[in-house]
Amino acid sequence: MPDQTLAAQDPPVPPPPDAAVVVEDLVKRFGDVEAVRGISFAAAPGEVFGLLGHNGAGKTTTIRILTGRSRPTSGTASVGGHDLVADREAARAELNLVFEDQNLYLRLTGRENLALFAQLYGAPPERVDALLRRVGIEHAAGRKVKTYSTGMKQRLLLARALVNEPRVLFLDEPTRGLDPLSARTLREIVRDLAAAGTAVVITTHDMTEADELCDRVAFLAEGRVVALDTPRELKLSLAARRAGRHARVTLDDRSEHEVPLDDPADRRLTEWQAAGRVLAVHSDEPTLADVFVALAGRGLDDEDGDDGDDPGPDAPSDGARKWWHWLVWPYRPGGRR
Ligand SMILES: Nc1ncnc2c1ncn2[C@@H]1O[C@H](COP(=O)(O)OP(=O)(O)OP(=O)(O)O)[C@@H](O)[C@H]1O
Repeated sequence: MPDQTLAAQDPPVPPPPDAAVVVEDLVKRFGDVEAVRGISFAAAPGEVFGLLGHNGAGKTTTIRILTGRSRPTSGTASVGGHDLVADREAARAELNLVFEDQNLYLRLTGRENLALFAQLYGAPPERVDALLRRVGIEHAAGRKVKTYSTGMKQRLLLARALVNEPRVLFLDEPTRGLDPLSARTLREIVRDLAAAGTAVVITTHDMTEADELCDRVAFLAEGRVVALDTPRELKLSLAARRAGRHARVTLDDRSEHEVPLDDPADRRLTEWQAAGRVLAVHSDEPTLADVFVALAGRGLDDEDGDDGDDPGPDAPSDGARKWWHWLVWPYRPGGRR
């Protein structure tokens, strides 16, 4: 169990009135399995919000509830101000999603696929070509989807999810299986959508992607939010708790030196700077993957957790214990980077 003396924290900040997504004390049980154990967070319009965690952490269950595909056991969730249980159809009109299990009509063209969905949503037909342009596949609009690459299909799915101009877009592993260039293009489209005011909630296993794309991330472990903040703040919080921080300094003679950052008596960096000798300084700032390991006790690549016990959120590793609870924070206003 968590050390409750460390769990003392300020009360959660209430979500802002204009929040695009609000989740409060959400619980989902499947028989004996408690997939989601009382999570809370809010996402603002124009924010890219990441849900991160190991397989089985509860991400998909949360997103299924938030997209009206599953009912919570208890707690509340709303999208665009509409409760997903009491006001499900109104909530669903405000959202759309790109999920792994979604299919396209392979024998139809890209344009025909979109036109079908536009019709379903009652969207004006001219939106179809606008969306094809927006995701950059207008050149292939007249081709059958079965001739599309994985990246093109993913862009078409994204276009399809935009036919109802959703206020909130849910993306499950949006760049899985894409080459680096396609992944980058997709991330750019997502950022543009957010810049135009759409709230985007993504799940990903890719910590570099989460760092690059998300304004804030929530780490889920065993159905609980164990940390929630901007990637930058999460990394800096871990850095501040690490002993033996140092910078690697490269000088004009190509020599490299490790300079401790916690030792005021070490004046070398200042002296090298004064002498104009510094070519480069690299810090050892932790990555988001480091944060994940510190929180979960193991990395994402180590799915079977065979590097030792997986302590999970109830029993953070000793290294993580000092700061683990410190980061648990359901909502942080003005958290944008
Ligand atoms: N329909 C279901 N019936 C029983 N248990 C379920 C069901 N759906 C999910 N679970 C369980 O709930 C827990 C959370 O699953 P969930 O799919 O939400 O995790 P996840 O974080 O999305 O994992 P992944 O990264 O593998 O998609 C798991 O233990 C899973 O086995």
